[in-house]
Amino acid sequence: MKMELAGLSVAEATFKSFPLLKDVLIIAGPGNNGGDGLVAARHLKLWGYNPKVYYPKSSQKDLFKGLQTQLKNLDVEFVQDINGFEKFQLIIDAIFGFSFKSGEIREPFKSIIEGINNVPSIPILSVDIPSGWDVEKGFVKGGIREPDVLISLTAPKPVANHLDLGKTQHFVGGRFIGKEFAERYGIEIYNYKGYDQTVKL
Ligand SMILES: NC(=O)C1=CN([C@@H]2O[C@H](COP(=O)(O)OP(=O)(O)OC[C@H]3O[C@@H](n4cnc5c(N)ncnc54)[C@H](O)[C@@H]3O)[C@@H](O)[C@H]2O)[C@H](O)CC1
Ligand SMILES: [K+]
Repeated sequence: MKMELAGLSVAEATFKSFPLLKDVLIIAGPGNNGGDGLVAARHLKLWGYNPKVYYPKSSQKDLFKGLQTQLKNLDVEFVQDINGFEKFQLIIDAIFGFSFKSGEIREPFKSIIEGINNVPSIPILSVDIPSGWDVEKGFVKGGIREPDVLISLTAPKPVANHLDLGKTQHFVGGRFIGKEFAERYGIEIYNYKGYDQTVKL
């Protein structure tokens, strides 16, 4: 349920930020951050985008197999190799989230992030954490270049304090906690409007 709402909010932040950039590459990592990306790909397809998914370390858990089946049933293409990022208008970075351990990034993700960093003209929307950044300290060598948009899920993580807000638009999404829970854990209550799944901070 949480992943479904998180992925929906990723798709909504994409639509709000990039309504015209339809050729989207979603790069999904091995964990739940990747799962959020798979859910977002499904919504974007249904909303008229042309998403392609790169999912090199696909999970064999039932939940993730189901997400892949849904995408295949919607004719979303899974690319086996990224032969040049130039053909895409937008990259959704769903590689690593809050469980990333900084240090050496293992392949194939090390090369994927290098490849993204070599095409600075293509905008990036990062899911929850810019991939390869230290969750506390922010950018570290080997991490993805500063994204154009960050969508923080449930609440911004410490990494968000290191963004250059002159460059990066910041959204919060993942609207699934109640007021009481938020107060108990000191999570800010965001001013979601109506049925919106995201708020721009
Ligand atoms: N829990 C929640 O409330 C919600 C979480 N959501 C999303 O889930 C991610 C966190 O997901 P998790 O499965 O814990 O892990 P990650 O996706 O961050 O990735 C872990 C994955 O990466 C591998 N890994 C770690 N360090 C390295 C490294 N240095 N090199 C290579 N690979 C590495 C590790 O082995 C794992 O396989 C959270 O950020 C949200 O996006 C949803 O929002 C729903 C609610
Ligand atoms: K990410």
